[in-house]
Amino acid sequence: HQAMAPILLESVGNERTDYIEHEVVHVKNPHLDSMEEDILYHFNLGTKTHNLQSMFGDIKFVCVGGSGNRMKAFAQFMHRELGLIGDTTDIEDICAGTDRYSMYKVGPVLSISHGMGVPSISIMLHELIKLLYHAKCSDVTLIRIGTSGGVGLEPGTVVITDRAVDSFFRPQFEQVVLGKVIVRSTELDANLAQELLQCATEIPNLPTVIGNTMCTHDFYEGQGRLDGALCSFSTEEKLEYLRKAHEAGVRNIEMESTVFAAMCRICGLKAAVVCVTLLDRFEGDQISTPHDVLTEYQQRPQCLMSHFIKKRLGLFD
Ligand SMILES: O=P(O)(O)O[C@@H]1C[C@H](O)[C@@H](CO)O1
Ligand SMILES: O=c1cc[nH]c(=O)[nH]1
Repeated sequence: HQAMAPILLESVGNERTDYIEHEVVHVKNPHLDSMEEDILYHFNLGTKTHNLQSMFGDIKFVCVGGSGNRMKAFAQFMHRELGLIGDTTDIEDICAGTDRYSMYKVGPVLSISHGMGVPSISIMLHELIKLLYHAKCSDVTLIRIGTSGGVGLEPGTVVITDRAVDSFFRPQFEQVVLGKVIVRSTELDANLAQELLQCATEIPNLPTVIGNTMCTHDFYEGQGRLDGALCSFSTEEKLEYLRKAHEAGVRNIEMESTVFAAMCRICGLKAAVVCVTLLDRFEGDQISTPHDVLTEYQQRPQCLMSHFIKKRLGLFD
């Protein structure tokens, strides 16, 4: 499927054994240290204009999701759940100076939007990881809370990603760098996934499974949909692909998990992907569920996150 043979570059930061003990955030870029200033352009933040350590040094949980409004609602929800003082309407968008991403901080929780698809989340992650590095953060857990299409699951089921796989069901992310394909592992933290699954069992009415998540570069043809402006395959071919995906352990499809998993892994961030399914792709392609039901579905990963964070902070003791 590709013109160039992929190469696995262990020498440019795919090894992670050197920082496991300390769990500090790493950047894998020797050029950064010689820069006098680092401007996080899409966040409208910088190392000279902002004291990143005092602004973000206490961050322990970073939750990311596609939409700015959802991540604002999540920040307000967490503010209430953590019993923080002040009004939720006062929570400000730290990235208000740019309209690329939205960012909200509530205690040790950072909530950020990443837009749709691999290029958008990848830009956000470069700047987020540098932000956490400049802020000298340690023991940070990063979780994507998103939406997805289910593969053989009841709509509304939450999927905690076991392996993030590409459109060929391979647990890897390919990035073209200087005209060469670099392949990076998308392994996620298995203990964190189990911890999240345990949390889900402690919340009523939160159907949750662990399964593989397929990350595609398109919502329509790329996910085998028959309802895009273009469609180059039959209904039977679509179902055959979904059956193969299901056999490979895929339980949901979204558009960010592979690059998210790959970048977090290399930079020493414990990471998980928790996405609710909006529909069962064996049953259809259009998302026709009423708005209020979709809103409730989107709150499910947020409820799981709140339970997980409160448990980690010892707030249930
Ligand atoms: O986190 P969200 O719900 O934005 O992620 C999924 C994957 C795509 O970005 C988008 C497609 O509707 O939803
Ligand atoms: O089917 C779906 C639903 C949400 N997000 C996706 O990427 N696909």
